[in-house]
Amino acid sequence: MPFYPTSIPDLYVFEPRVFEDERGYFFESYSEKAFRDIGLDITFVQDNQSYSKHGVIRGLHYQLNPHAQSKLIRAINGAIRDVVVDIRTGSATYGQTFSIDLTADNKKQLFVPAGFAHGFCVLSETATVMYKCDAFWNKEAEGGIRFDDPALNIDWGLPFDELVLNQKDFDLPLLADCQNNFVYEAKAKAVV
Ligand SMILES: Cc1cn([C@H]2C[C@H](O)[C@@H](COP(=O)(O)OP(=O)(O)O[C@H]3O[C@@H](C)C(=O)[C@@H](O)[C@H]3O)O2)c(=O)[nH]c1=O
Repeated sequence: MPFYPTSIPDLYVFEPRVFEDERGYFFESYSEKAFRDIGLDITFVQDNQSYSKHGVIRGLHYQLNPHAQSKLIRAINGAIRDVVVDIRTGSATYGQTFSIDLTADNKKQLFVPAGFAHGFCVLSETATVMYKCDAFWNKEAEGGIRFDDPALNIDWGLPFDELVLNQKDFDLPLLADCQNNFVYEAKAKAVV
């Protein structure tokens, strides 16, 4: 199962090998062995699924330690612009963002280690997103960063007037106003 490094250490794009035949296609959407093969010892404990309409942004969200989550994210219907921000204190790429379009067609997945804020925007009419997490949801540990933080300058892939957020996400602070909360260390190092 091919993992590709990104511009940010420990953040990987996963592109499964797809077997097509006259019936349709088959692919392994997750393999613990594939993670082990690149030296990542991750135990996923929670699977999430959300459905959203065009223009919806969910994010940017994180959980503070000891509840920080690594995530493996994919779209099983439609297309999303998936965005992460490195919030690992002391990281050489602290504050840097990485964006990728994950679609039901391209079947790409993003592996996001603990210590990142994560969000996505629905580019298609609707999208269903599935992601695995290696720590349980914990309401008290939740935090977030504003989608339009000028310091991040994120291109969500749609005109501003098409973006839809709930009040909770509109009220999130800028990265500079919450960074004192962050205490993260990479849980595992891959050897891709
Ligand atoms: C995230 C989460 C939410 N919930 C509940 C709380 C709330 O009543 C309802 C909707 O929650 P939210 O509004 O936080 O859902 P949402 O905005 O989709 O939150 C998610 O956004 C993406 C970008 C992530 O990366 C996730 O980690 C998560 O933060 O679901 C759970 O029961 N378990 C969970 O793991």
